[in-house]
Amino acid sequence: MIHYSVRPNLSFSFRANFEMNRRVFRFALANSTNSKNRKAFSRNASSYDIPYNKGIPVLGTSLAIGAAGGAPKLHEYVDNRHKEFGHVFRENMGSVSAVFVSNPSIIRKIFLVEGKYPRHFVPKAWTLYNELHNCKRGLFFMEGDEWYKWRKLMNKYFLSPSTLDDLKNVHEGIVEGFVKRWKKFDGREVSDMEFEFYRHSISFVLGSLIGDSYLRQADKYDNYVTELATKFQSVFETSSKLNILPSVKIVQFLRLPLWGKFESSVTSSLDASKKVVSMALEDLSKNGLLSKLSVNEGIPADMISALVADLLIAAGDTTAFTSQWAVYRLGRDANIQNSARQDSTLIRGAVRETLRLYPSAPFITRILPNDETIDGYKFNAEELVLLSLYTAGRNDELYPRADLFEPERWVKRNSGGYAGVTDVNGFLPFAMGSRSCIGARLANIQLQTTIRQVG
Ligand code: HEM
Repeated sequence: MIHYSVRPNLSFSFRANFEMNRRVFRFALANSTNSKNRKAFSRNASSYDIPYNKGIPVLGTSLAIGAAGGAPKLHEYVDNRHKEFGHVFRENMGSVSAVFVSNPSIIRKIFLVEGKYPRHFVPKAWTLYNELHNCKRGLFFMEGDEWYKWRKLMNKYFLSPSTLDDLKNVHEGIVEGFVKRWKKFDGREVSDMEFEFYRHSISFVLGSLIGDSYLRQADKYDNYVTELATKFQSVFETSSKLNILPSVKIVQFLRLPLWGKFESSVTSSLDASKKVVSMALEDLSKNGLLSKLSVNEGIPADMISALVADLLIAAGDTTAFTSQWAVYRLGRDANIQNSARQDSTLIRGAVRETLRLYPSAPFITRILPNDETIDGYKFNAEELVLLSLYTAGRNDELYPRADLFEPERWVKRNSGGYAGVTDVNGFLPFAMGSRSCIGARLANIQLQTTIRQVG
């Protein structure tokens, strides 16, 4: 048994990293909000004006957001606005206006009207980088037919339980390696837990891509995994600072150091991942996902490189932060930890509780193709909609005693539903529909296998 000696490298302000879509904002969850005073959901809907938090001319509410702690605290700021205005409100944040939604039924309905080619918000710094470097990127950055084509092809493997089952030994082996490394810390503080989990997440995806032969060559890839983790971290640090500025374009135009740092960190991340992909293509095993893409589907190497780079980037921080939170929460409560050790359904429950309370994507964005009226609220075509998963996850009406970490609430009742969840509709940590997370199954396998073995 390993004793969790958890002291996050950011003291108690543990971070979960996210963007307006996935990773623009870093946020501290130290003083998580309670869920009292939330507005009730039930309404006699016919047609409603969405409450509008207009703010002041030109700047909108950007000063208020800044005063509340800025982007790193946006989830808390928005949570408070939901308490004030209800579960749907529109806000003019200065450079962008958006509708925020925390009602689980409306959240689901938004996904149902997102169209064949769902569109999401891509942070400006990334689009600018891609334009300036004429850079081919992976799924997250694609749109329309191009996105649809590659996504459909990758779904076949990434979302197939039997394909992922074939990787069971690889997954177990990677987690064993991680635990062995972790054991060196037994009884001592883990000096940079975030980085350890980051490495683990990258290694997990790389192993899934390569298959069996990854385990035999883990040492060969070890330094590359460390290199990728370091570089990806630097990308997120610089991009999160850039993406909260009113104009990334001006920062780039003036060649300010922050842009230079971001640009060089993205370039070196993409170069490093290209290098790893070309090595991986030489080491393919039949059960690896890369062999399916390259051999079965005949995808050319440059496209594989673009797709894989973004898989690695997408996997790194999301799963790392979730693991960190899960281990921290389990480490805080010996009773929960002991129960989970004896009952694998509680491990799944612990993962769900972590994703509910600390969603690494606290907002999911959609840009709807058409005007829509949903539960009486009018949403405009082309307007940015932000689905507030953080707020939905902490609502007492959906999760009694929402602020408590209770893995057993996810135990299935014989009569249907879950023991401690009133409405599961708002639980969408990986989004929903055709543009939901392609790594969701892999992430769940990694999180559950890791927690089981670490505990
Ligand atoms: C706890 C872990 C994770 C969480 C919470 C998470 C969450 C999400 C969410 C919410 C989206 C949808 C974004 C949108 O609709 O705009 C997404 C997309 C995506 N995720 Fe994940 N993710 C996780 C792990 C992973 C992993 C392990 C991978 C890679 C193996 C991955 C790869 C991707 C990619 C490539 C997309 C873009 C898909 C597309 O646009 O079609 N994610 N993720």
